[in-house]
Amino acid sequence: MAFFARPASASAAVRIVNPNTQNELVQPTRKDSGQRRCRNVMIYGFCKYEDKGCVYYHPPAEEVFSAPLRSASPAAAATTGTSPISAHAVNAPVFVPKASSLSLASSSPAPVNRQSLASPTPSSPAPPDYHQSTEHYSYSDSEQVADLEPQYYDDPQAQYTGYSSAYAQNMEVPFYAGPSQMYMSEPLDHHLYTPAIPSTFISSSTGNHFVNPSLELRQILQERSHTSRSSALLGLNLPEELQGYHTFVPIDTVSPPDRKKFFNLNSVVYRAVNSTDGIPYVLRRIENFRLMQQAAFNPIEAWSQIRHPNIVPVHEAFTTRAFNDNSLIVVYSYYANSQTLFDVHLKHVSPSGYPQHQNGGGRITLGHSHSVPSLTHYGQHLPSSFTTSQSMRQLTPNGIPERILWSYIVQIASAIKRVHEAGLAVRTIDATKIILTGKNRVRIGSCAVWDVLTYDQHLDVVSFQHDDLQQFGRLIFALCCNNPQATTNGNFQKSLEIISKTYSHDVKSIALFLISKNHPHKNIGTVFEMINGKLLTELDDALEGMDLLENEMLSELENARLVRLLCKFGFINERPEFARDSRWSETGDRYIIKLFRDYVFHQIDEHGNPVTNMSHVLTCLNKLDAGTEEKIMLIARDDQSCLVVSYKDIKTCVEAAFSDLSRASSTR
Ligand SMILES: Nc1ncnc2c1ncn2[C@@H]1O[C@H](COP(=O)(O)OP(=O)(O)OP(=O)(O)O)[C@@H](O)[C@H]1O
Repeated sequence: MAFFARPASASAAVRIVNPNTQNELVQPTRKDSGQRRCRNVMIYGFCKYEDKGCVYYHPPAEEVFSAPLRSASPAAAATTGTSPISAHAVNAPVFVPKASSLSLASSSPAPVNRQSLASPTPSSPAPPDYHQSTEHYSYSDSEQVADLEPQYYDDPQAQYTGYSSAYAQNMEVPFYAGPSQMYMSEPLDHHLYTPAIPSTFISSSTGNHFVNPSLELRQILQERSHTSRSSALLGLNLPEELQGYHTFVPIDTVSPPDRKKFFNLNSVVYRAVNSTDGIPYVLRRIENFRLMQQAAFNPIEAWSQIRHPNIVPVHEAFTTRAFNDNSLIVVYSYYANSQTLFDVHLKHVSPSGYPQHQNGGGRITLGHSHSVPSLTHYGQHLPSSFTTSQSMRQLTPNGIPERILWSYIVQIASAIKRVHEAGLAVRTIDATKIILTGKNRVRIGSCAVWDVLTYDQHLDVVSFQHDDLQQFGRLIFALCCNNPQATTNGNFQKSLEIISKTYSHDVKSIALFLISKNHPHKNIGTVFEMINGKLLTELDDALEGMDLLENEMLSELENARLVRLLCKFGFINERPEFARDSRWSETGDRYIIKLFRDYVFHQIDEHGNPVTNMSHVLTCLNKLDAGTEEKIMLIARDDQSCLVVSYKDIKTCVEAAFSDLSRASSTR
């Protein structure tokens, strides 16, 4: 038989004490035990070990009875508990408080009510049996209240640091349980509530290279979720259902003469939900393209095997006439609110104020059908000149910061390596086809389309792989010079100058190596030899980002189970059909649920005002969900009776009531 005692230090470790060990009953663990009032005296008015070695202070009887029974704060409450609780309390009948030595001593005339007295309990109680009785719970040898660690006498908030700062803050608010009662908060067991990782364990508590600070991160995720559920404008004449996909929404809204192009073919990108798994996907439609042979889909099979953190996964492809033409559709994973590198780094703002593609033959993108995060969301603190006119920006050193550039280089190189090793070529290393899906996280998209489109041309993969590296080099030039045409139109020399002046020698070397033609050792392996000095930085930042994300997850871990529990409460509490059910009356076994609801949600302060202490609610619900042995005293609304029950018992009642309801609803 064991029970949990308050941790001896600020750590979350819980010491398990065997209450049957006589020695431990009297072993002090703190130097000042002699000055500390014996807990038994406070609870029972006397200590049976007073003359048998108990080292705590045993005040004279008059002092005991004149001690205040409650204070205005939880801290005081911890030292002025008033009600007797026995280990067998749960089996005991309803307790009707009588004038006891403690209540006599109370300075307040108000009766005992709604007290939270969470006493450690040594036993696993038998099922509750609640009958009216006036029996007083006496202290027996087996109860071992004196087993409480000396630390138990302390302010419950003072030592335990296992709460997240938000909750800790909340718990400092003075909490009143009732006119003559105090709310005493038990420390949470670590398996009930997981504290946030202290910031000292994380090198950056304000976000890192890959992860936004907590607040921003939550907002970004909310926005993504919102975008994923947004619907299309009416009148777009989109198919209702196509090959198992429904709810089509165009991702970019473009004016008709400025149709989006997949290089030289008209292309539209939709989001649609798959009926099988309910997940949104991206469907890239190549308009007016007639596929002549089924074998053209062979590359899709090869691409669908490729899983890499920097490649947008390819799922399937099909042809359709649902858009009143012959269209090719390739399906990809969907990353809500992602933006192309072109949009983030190279798109220029025209004097009219509309964003304008530079290399798209004057096409104008009017906007997104979904909300697009501001650029700072992904950590791109762009130079102010980003909003200046195109002519002013020609070949000016407004490229991206070198740290971000290296991050892109490493990620894209890693993706290329994976594809080349699979015997394929990417063929879409282009700022308009690489999407930014998170803070400094890039993914190469639109893979496989070229392979399907040119299936019958039997082209040489090695030369395409060589092209990939050259495209990669051009992309680096474009990003450094903030100009998509940095390597064409006679801009090359000027661009090189800009890179030499603005970036490190390593950037210049890799850019020149990639863009070079006919280099004898030009392959992705050599690229990695050149950039291996940068890999560790990426790895460190990625791992740090993982720590941050895990930390974020921890703070949300309990949500689901609490919501489930609250739903159950909602189902079973105050049902009109239970009004005449004897099980819910004061003598019924379900009465406990009513009282518990009052205990959790309907506490009042000493002035009778409602107490809305969230941490009290969360603590209670977590303990209920875990079904701990810890006991609490539930007091009837008329203050005339109370029950001492464990969370385990309450959980049993809640489960039983809910399963009754579920059974009834399923047999209908
Ligand atoms: N897998 C994806 N998940 C979410 N959004 C995507 C995905 N792939 C592309 N997008 C978005 O779809 C939009 C259109 O993509 P597209 O590749 O057509 O870019 P583009 O800039 O219009 O290029 P182009 O000018 O060649 O048509 C872009 O805003 C892009 O962010």
